[in-house]
Amino acid sequence: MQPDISVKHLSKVYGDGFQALKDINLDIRRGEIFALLGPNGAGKTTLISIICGIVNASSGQVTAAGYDIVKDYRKARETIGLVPQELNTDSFETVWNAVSFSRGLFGKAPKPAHIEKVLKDLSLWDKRNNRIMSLSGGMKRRLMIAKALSHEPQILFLDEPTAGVDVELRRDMWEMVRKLREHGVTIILTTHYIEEAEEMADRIGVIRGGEIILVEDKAQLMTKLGKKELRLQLQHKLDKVPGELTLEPIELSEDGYELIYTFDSQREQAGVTRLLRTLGDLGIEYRDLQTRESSLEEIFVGLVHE
Ligand SMILES: Nc1ncnc2c1ncn2[C@@H]1O[C@H](COP(=O)(O)OP(=O)(O)OP(=O)(O)O)[C@@H](O)[C@H]1O
Repeated sequence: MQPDISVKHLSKVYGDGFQALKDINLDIRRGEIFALLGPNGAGKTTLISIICGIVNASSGQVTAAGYDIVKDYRKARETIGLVPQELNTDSFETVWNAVSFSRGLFGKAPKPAHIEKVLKDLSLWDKRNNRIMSLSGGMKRRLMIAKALSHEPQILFLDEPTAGVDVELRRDMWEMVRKLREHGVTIILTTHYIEEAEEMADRIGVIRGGEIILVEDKAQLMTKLGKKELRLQLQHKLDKVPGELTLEPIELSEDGYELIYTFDSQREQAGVTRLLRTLGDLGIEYRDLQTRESSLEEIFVGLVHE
């Protein structure tokens, strides 16, 4: 299947000579949720802005739903909805008018039934006649999404969709994004909340210093790079890790009451069996044990600081 977005050999050098993107190659599949992660200044906004036609590329090629974003700009842009970080609409306007106007900007004929559906899906229907300035922060966020969906785009970009949003609204937004995906919309989101990517994404791309350093299925990323940790709470205090165990990646907690063994998720658990057997041989008793997998956040921090 043809990807919904195809980025080939894309580079961007800003006017001051700064190279923000270096030979980016990336395919986004139709109907997936793709999370683009990267530290501040990595180039996420630059990449999204180029795909959305807001910033010009220095070299390379991008297509959206098969349309070249330069040669077929209008058609490409029509397939894309962009939810920016901040709302820029006349605050005296009503919700209904703001969303209808957004649709008009794409030269699409009015379709009140669609606007009604979008507003209802986003729980903004009751507020349709309210002026924007009377909306709460969370409602304004939803309005930005409604505006982006007004022209029925196939692809939706969400730039930091839940920055500064409370936990409840964040959950609501995740639910809503999932619903959009169920309806076949391709979703690309940038986020600083790794938890958000872990919760939502089908695939994850990591960008650092203007380069894509990794693109992977989330589940595979978690098993490939993830580590597991086994913690054993000991009956009796130890002063140091017993000599028989020093070849293993094992540590003793500061209070001497816990042994912490770290191993690759991918590898079989032979090490755990060996460890437990050795402890038995040494007569070291434990009260309890827990295992824990590393979160995407830990994996991510490891990646960007390599
Ligand atoms: N108009 C510009 N002129 C010169 N340099 C720019 C311009 N816009 C962005 N940059 C630089 O390009 C790099 C990438 O910026 P970009 O905004 O794409 O990063 P980002 O990954 O979106 O960061 P953040 O997470 O902080 O939003 C940064 O070093 C930034 O200073």
